[in-house]
Amino acid sequence: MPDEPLELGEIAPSDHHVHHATMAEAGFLAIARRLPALIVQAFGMAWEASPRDTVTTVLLNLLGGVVTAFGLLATTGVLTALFSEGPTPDRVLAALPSLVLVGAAAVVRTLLQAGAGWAEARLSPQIERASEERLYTVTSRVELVAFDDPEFHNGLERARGRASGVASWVVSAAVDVVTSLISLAAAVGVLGVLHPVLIPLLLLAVLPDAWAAVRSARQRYSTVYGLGPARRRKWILAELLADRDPAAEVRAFTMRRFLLRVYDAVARAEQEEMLKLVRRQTLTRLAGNALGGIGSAVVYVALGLLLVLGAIPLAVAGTAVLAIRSSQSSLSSLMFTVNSLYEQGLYFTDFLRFCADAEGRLIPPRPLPAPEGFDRITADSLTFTYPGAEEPALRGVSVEIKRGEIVAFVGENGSGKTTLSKILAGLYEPDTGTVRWDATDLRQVSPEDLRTRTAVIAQDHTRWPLTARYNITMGTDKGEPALLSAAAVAGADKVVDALPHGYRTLLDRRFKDGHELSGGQWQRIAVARGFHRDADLLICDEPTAALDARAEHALFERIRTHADGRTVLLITHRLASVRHADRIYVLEHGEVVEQGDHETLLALDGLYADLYTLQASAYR
Ligand SMILES: Nc1ncnc2c1ncn2[C@@H]1O[C@H](COP(=O)(O)OP(=O)(O)OP(=O)(O)O)[C@@H](O)[C@H]1O
Repeated sequence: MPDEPLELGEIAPSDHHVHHATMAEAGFLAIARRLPALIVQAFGMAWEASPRDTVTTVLLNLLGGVVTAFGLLATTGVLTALFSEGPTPDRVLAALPSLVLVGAAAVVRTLLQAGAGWAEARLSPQIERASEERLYTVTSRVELVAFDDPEFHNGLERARGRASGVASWVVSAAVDVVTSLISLAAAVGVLGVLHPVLIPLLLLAVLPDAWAAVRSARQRYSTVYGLGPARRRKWILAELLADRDPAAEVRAFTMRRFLLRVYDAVARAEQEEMLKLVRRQTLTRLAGNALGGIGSAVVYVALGLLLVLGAIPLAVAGTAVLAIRSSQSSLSSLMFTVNSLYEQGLYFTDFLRFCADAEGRLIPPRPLPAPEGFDRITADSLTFTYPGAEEPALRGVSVEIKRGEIVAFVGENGSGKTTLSKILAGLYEPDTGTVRWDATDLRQVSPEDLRTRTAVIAQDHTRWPLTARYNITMGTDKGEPALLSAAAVAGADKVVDALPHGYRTLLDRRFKDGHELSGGQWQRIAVARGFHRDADLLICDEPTAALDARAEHALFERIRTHADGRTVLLITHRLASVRHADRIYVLEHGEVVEQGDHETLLALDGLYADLYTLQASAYR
């Protein structure tokens, strides 16, 4: 059966796409204006990574330029001696000192270039490390709510995708731009010294090349710009074909052939565009070279005329030819690197902007230390709206938790239970309203400090690619008894016993000797983690969703016996398990609609009674 035509559809423009658009539209002046700031930022970053290698790179490149100019001027001496009157051996002898200088300049320049290259190559990994460190230090410290803000996410994805590569790339492009400028300045300076009229002649010789370089770079940008969505689609498909998570579904739905077809169609479209680009670029280069040839011919004719008119001696004309050639190559590489620097600079600016934005989202220092413990936690009139959300998740919620109590939050999906518990754990700040531990308003307390006093068994817990031990202790060392007792409470001890290396088993199949757990086994580990923390307030958000009946029963029994004296905040849909809670808050659409113990709420005959009766009837 013939394959149906594929519907590839369109996808939203990526930042890649947007930057190429900016690049394709940017005029040369816009680029030139942006360049100094970019170079300064790039060197700032390099300086942070390694002042020594930065200074070495810049200094050696500068010296290289000076030596180049010196070598060119010494060439005049050689040519003057060679073109003077007299027998050839005498002329060669007379040229020798200048020749030695030219040779020495060439050797020194090579050494300087090698030194500069070495320093620059050393800079690269240091900048990569520094920029990654900067990014991840700041992202791990921003307020949690930032991760619910789509703006922050977009910025983070952009910065993350290119954080390490782009900074070192921009620095190396900036170094190249500066180096080409120095070489160009050296050649122009030499020409000015030889005869001022040679400078406009130089322009004639180098402009066609410069035009071709800029045009061919633009052609590349506009092609890649057009290919943005296709490339993104290809990357996504590549992920689906080669990643672990979708691997099972790709096979279960026998999607391999279909995905490969889509991949191939996108890749072919891309290949065709790239081939067209190669043709256009070749034509442009050809035109540039032809025009450059004409320009050079005009220059040589002009030099000939200057010679005939006696305006410059033959030796000067010879040096001028060399200087013009050297300027041509410096200018071509300058044009190329300026274009790339500008484009990469857009990504680099994204990175810097994101870091600045994230630094603005850090929580400013707070005056008070977290209270040692509490007799009563009171939350009063809390409201909270997620960034970008239209509806508030909490509207005027007040709750109270006393030390040693078990308090339960119940309610239908999306009623605000998790949000409320995260505010109580100091993970989110309420928009209005207060949370107090006894008399201490938590807005006065460092959230990081507060978090050490709370433990959260999260609904969407993380499966850390670490050993079983670290998955429970999270790097805190409280000794073996604490580890074993936390594991026992959660039933994680049985999970670990079955692992080949016990607590030392790595829980990630992607690595050698790594082991995978089932959903329920992971949940036991997550519960053990919460108990191991031994905090004043233990928040259990759906701790049993993936547990089997026996493990669930054991855990709730443990919680019912007040979890060894802890204060427990329990969020669950299993209403049979909250019957023994000291107080139950029933949430609906971000509001507390009922509160009291199980008996009181049943007597109310409201939402709780409804939900409870519904669940209980399933077991009759
Ligand atoms: N990160 C988020 N960004 C934006 N809105 C969110 C986010 N998390 C939750 N919400 C919204 O806030 C509301 C309350 O969600 P919350 O997770 O607190 O509910 P819940 O009662 O815990 O639900 P469930 O029983 O399904 O776990 C919901 O309308 C949800 O869509």
